[in-house]
This record gives sequence, structure tokens and C-alpha cells, in this order.
Amino acid sequence: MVKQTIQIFARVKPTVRKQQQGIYSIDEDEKLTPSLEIILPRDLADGFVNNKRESYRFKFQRIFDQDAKQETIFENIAKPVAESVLAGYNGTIFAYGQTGSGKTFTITGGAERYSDRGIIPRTLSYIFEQLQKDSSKIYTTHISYLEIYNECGYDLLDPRHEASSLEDLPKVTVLEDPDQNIHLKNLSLHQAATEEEALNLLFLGDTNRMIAETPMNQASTRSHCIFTIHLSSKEPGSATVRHAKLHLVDLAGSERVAKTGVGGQLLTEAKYINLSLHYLEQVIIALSEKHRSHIPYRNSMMTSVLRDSLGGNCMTTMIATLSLEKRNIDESISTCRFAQRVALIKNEAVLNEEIDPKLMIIRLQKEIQELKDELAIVTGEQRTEALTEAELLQLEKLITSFLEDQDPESKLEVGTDMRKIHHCFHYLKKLLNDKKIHRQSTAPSENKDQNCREPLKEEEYKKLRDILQQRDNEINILVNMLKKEKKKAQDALHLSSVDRSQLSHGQSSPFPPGNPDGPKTLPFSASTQALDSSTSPYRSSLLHRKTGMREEMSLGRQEAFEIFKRDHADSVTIEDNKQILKQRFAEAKALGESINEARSKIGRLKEEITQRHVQQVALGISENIPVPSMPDQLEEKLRSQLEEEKRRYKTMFARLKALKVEIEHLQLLMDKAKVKLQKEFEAWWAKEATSLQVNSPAVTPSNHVKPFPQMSEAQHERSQPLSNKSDVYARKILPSPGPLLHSQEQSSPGAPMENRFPVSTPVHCGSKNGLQRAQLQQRSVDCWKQLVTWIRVGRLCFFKDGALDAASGAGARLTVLSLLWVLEPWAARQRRVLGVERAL
Ligand SMILES: Nc1ncnc2c1ncn2[C@@H]1O[C@H](COP(=O)(O)OP(=O)(O)OP(=O)(O)O)[C@@H](O)[C@H]1O
Repeated sequence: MVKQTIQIFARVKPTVRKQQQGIYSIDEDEKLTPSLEIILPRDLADGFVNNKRESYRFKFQRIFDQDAKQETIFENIAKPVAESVLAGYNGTIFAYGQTGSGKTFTITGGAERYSDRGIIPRTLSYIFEQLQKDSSKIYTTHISYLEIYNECGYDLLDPRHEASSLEDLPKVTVLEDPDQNIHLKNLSLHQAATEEEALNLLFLGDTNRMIAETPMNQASTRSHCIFTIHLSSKEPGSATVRHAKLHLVDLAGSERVAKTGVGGQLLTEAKYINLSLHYLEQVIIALSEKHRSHIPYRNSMMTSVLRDSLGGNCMTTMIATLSLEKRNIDESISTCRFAQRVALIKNEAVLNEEIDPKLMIIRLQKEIQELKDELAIVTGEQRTEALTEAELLQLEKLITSFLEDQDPESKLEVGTDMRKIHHCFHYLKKLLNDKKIHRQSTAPSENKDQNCREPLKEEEYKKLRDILQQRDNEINILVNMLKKEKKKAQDALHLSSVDRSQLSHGQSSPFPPGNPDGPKTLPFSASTQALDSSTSPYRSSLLHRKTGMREEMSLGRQEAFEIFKRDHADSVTIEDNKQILKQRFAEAKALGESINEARSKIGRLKEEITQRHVQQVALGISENIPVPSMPDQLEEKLRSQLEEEKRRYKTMFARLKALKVEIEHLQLLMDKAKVKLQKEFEAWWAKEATSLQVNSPAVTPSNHVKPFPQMSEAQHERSQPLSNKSDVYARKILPSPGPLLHSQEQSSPGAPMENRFPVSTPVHCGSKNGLQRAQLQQRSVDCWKQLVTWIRVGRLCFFKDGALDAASGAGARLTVLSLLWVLEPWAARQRRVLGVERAL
């Protein structure tokens, strides 16, 4: 049993230095327990805190300042916990802090760079690396991913459901057995045999979390997420199994409702979050107080799930994430205070061992049999029924192996059942008799042979023995050569089939097959195939969802999506990652080729060594001299070259392995970014569609929505100043406002935007009485064509799908208005508007 208080660490998020100046300091002098001092600026100290203290000091196991790398965080915080999980103890790491303080960044990681990987992917990497190294045990790994939102649990890894909202995901409920053990009903466990499989599950969960979030529930901010690695280990042949769980928890933002200043649905959410964090706090207070008999775990789902992690059988670590800016000082102090209370909690971690029921049954059955046998001896009671066929067969097998065993001490153990003992004697007797008869029938010729033989002289005998030994050696060498030839032929066959399959995959994998020492396995090609969307069910389902969405898009919407993508803040990151991925692929390909060369060289060297050896043997036979036991100089040289080449191969192999992990991670990051992009586009599109409908009869500048959600405030503001003047322009150049749609059904909210502006829809144009409807439509179409051309050549910076499909005046008016809002700068806007006017 390991008794330990919960370890607390602090991590300060990097922000603009100016905003943090003089606000905090870290005292590293106290090596064992460094402290963080938060200094209240004078303006805040007055009245902010009752006693007007100007600085607060908090102790932590370690404090990581702004420049701490993800690698450092993993090495110092997560690695020790992962090690205890590998040893069979439960572990928990949870991040606590206000929204935006870096909880998700610390636990999951950033979505931009490979080096930004957080605790979860690094821990998975570490655990699988350790499992591979340890061949003394059989390990099984399972993953689960739970999201708790408004006190309801959701399974983020259910492959049967395609989540488009949180409600689509299976609901998880907490059950408690009589021993007060917590069970999570409906939370699926997924076996992950490799790091890639586990990372794919993480990716699936994160994407489901992102897709399922509502505009109200912006991802991690308002929900708690628990990623759990379940690890079982067993020594071969042993009936004892060890189970350990590692919870990696990203809690919701800890800020107070009053500060967030929200209402409606957000307020409800905030209340739930505050309530669940409040219950967490209550549990922690209760645990830190001595002699408290009741700990209110059951009050909330999160405390129920984390029951063991808090004051139970677990090694728990808390990371207090701090965004130490002036405006966040109160939240930062509150986070640190919380951490100080958490540090008082003592946990008692025990090894979670249990007996494997199957092995236990076999063991007990054997024991019962032995006891029955003993009882039979003691009571003198003997069984009289005949032995079954299976029992007889079993006995005969035992006798055969007993007779074949060269060990003179070996025993024939059949127990104390007299029926079995009798049968053994009968069987042996039969064997003996059969042999006697056989001897008699072959005796005359044997006798004759023996008579002919003269006693062998000692010298001759030795010579013959040497020759025999030599022949044996030759035969062994030849057999080995034969085996190698056979293996080569098989490999050639295998390689050609791999080549074929790689060709059929389009892009060939840069990862070469196998290890020159071992059997010809295909570790990399197999795992890259696992990454391929056709073989990874999780990734493929998400990619399908993503591409599926694309396929459903109309032409115009696709065009809008392309522009949305181009202008999105993440596009630079995606492009950067694409470039890095390309570089890594090129590097992996070059490395793969070098590895293949090294493999062939190793093969050639091995062949040369064998040939050299055969030559030596042949020389020995022809000149009748014994084969030298030590390799000659040439062979020695070949062997050292072989060793050198093997070392080179291993180094390259290790690098390639690391590259593979990096490539897979980058691919996952890109997939995630693409899904996010698609989702944001859909949300923006839906919002635009709604606002077009709601505002359609009279579009006023106040109704204008920010055209792209990802636009910076500055960009947005620049695009905003639509004066009445531009409205006047719009009115001038376009059909005047009027009822845009004929019937109610055309404006039904569910109707796709393209349906709302059908080409054939006649439009009622109130004040353009002089113009024929057909002429008006023609003008609109021309106008649209012109606009589309401008967009294509980059003259206009913004365009919406309705425009392409809408040949009607109504569609034209609205969309051109939208266009006008984002034309910049003002002078250019005017020129373009005039251009539009001329085009009309
Ligand atoms: N140590 C860090 N280094 C670099 N960037 C960071 C760091 N910590 C946080 N960030 C960045 O700050 C932003 C907010 O961080 P993050 O999403 O992790 O906050 P959070 O505490 O999880 O917020 P929420 O409660 O909304 O989930 C992100 O863009 C993240 O990349």
C-alpha cells in the first residue's frame, strides 16, 4: 500500500509580459516546496479583498512558469503517475483552473504543433513503449472517454452513433453496487493494442466532443472530460491479474457565475458547472478535515466517478492552471486556495490484484481431484466403474511420454485410482510382450550380424567418430543454406504481394518492412495501413462524416467554403502542418530507402559469411583437416562489418519509428482541424441562412452579422461601417426592397438556402414598376456573373452561396448587401459598388 497526499503542481500560462509584470513571483529557493506569490496591484488591493492583504503565498510541489515545455510537464507530472499505473496502482491527473488558463492545452495539447502534444498523447506513447519493452507480462489496454455536461454523462467513443449534437451520444449513468463500487452504465470500453489505436480513439473522442458541442456549449469550457486508460497485466501461467486505471481529467472552467455575467441557457450551464465544482470542493473540504465520517461523493456525477481518485485507492495529481493577468487575479487566487486544500487529502493506493476466474477454476478442479484421490486412499474406497475412452487415451499418452523421457528420475504419475494403476500395468505388459515377439522374429539375422562384427579398435573408433562429426557439420551447414534459400523464395513472393498491395493503395508507404534479425514482420506498413481511413474504423467514420458533408454541398456552398477556408485563422496552421507533414514524409521515405539498403547489405554480408564458412568446411574435407573452431581474419572482418551495419540499421529504425508517430499525430491534428473548419463553416452558414430569413424584408445595418466568425475584431470592425450611403448605393443598383418571397413555405426555416432563391421563382419587385420581371431577372443574373468573376480573380473578398443559385432579384439584393459590408477599404468599396452599378 502506498500512502500519499495528492500532489499539486501549478502551471502559469504565457501571456503578454506587460500584463503580468509584478503580479506574481516564484520562489524556487525553497527547493522542496517552491512557492508562488501573487501580488495584488494597489488599485485591486483596495476593497477587493476584505483584509486588504497585498500578497498571497501558495506552496506547490513544483511551479511551472510560462516557458515550461509540454515535454517538461509530462516528465515531471505525468510520467511518475504513468509509472505507478504500470506497476498496478490507480492514477489520476486532473487540471483545474478558470476558462482559458490552459487546462485542455496541458491535458490534451494544442492543435497546432507536434511538440504541443499534451499529457494524454505523451502518456499513451510512454505506456505503450513500456509495454513493448516488458515481455515478462501479458498486458491488455482499454480506453474510455466520458464527457459530463450539465450533470449528464455522455460516451464520446460510441462508434454506433454519429454525433451531431450531444444528445446523439449515448447517455452514461452511474450505478453503485453493495460494496460501494461505482459502475458506469453505457460507457464503452475499447481495446487498444497499439499506440496508434489509442490515439485514434482520443482523436475520435475529441472530434465527437467538438462536433457535439452546441453554440452555447463551447467545447471544454462547460463540460468535464475524463479520458481513462484501463490497464490489465498478468504473468504467463499465473492466475493473478492486476488492474489499474489512469484517469486524465480536463475539468470545466472554474470561474464564478457572477463574473461571467451570463443569463439564459449559459446561466443554467454555469450553475451546473459551479454546482459540480462546488460539490468537488465540498468533497475536498470533507476529506481534508480529519474524522469526517461522511464524504458527499454522491452529490454529483463527477465526484461519484472520481471517488477513488479523491481520498481513495489512487495516486492523484492536480495541476492548477493559472492565467496570471491583472483581470484574473481573483480567479487565480481562488484556484491556488483550492489546490492548497486538495494538497491535504491523503490517498491510499493499493495494488489491484485479483485471481483470473478461468485459471482459478482449473486450479480448483485439480485440487478437488487430488483431494478425492487422497480420500480414496484413506477410506480404502475404490471406484469400480470402467475408465472412459478419454481417460484411457490420456493414460496411454502419459505412458508413452514416460517411456520416451530420457530422464532416469522421471515418474509416471497417475494418481491413486487403482483402476488407472492397473491399466498402466496392463498397457506396459502389452508393450513388453509385443517387443519380445518382434525380437524373436528378427533375432536370427541380428545374431548373424553380430558374429560378423569384429571388436572395433579404439583408434579406428575415434577416427570414425570424427568423420561422423564432420559429416554432421556439413549436413547442418547445407540444411541451413537450404532453409535460407527457401526463406528467400518466400520473401520474394511476400514482397511482390506487398508491392502489389502498396501500389493498389496509391501512395506507397515510406516505412520499410521488418527487422533484419527477427522474422520478416511488417510493423510499419501494417500500422500505416491502420492509419489509412479504410482500415481505421474510427478515423474513417469521422473522415467519412467530413467528406460526406462536402459531397452534399451545392456548388455555390462549396465555393463559399473554399473562401471561408482560405480566410480562416487556422488555415495557416493547416498549411504549416501540411508542409511539415510533407517534409516528414520525404524524410521517412529517404530513411526507408536507406533502411532497405542496410537490410540488403546485412543480407549480403550474412551470405558472404556463410559462403566463407562453407569454403572453410570444404577445404577441411578435401585436405582432411578439422574445421577451425574460430573464424579466420576475413570472416572476422565480415562479422564486424555486419555488426556495424546492424547498429546503423537500428539507429535508422528508431528514428523512423519516431517519425511514424510524429506523422500519425500530424495527420490526426490535420483531420481534427479540418473537421473543426467544416463545423464552423456549417454553423456560420446556418446562422447566415437564419439571419437572411429573419431580416429579409428590411435589411438594416444593425442586423449585420460578423461575416466570418474567425475574422479578427479589427477585420470585423473594418468591414462593419456600412453607412446609409452604402445602403443607398445598394438600393440604387438593385431591385428595391419588397416582399422577398411569395409564400410562407418558401421561407420555411428548414429549407436549404438554395431552395429559397430558386432560379424560376418570380419575384415581386415593388418599386421597379417600369421594368419587366424578365429583364430584372436577367440583370440580376448578369450582376451575379460579374460578381462571381470578381470573386474568382480575387477582386471581391467575400461571397455567399445564395448568390450563385439565386438568379432572383431578392437573392441578389441580399447577397450584394452582404458583399458591400465587407468590401474594404471604403474608397475601394465605392469603386466596386460603382462597378456593380455599371455592370447593371
Ligand atoms: N502553456 C501554454 N502555452 C501556449 N499556449 C497555451 C498554453 N496554455 C494555454 N494556451 C493557449 O491558450 C488558449 C486557451 O487554453 P485552453 O483551451 O487549454 O484553456 P482551458 O483552460 O482548457 O479553457 P476551457 O475551460 O475553455 O476549456 C488556447 O489557445 C491554448 O493553445
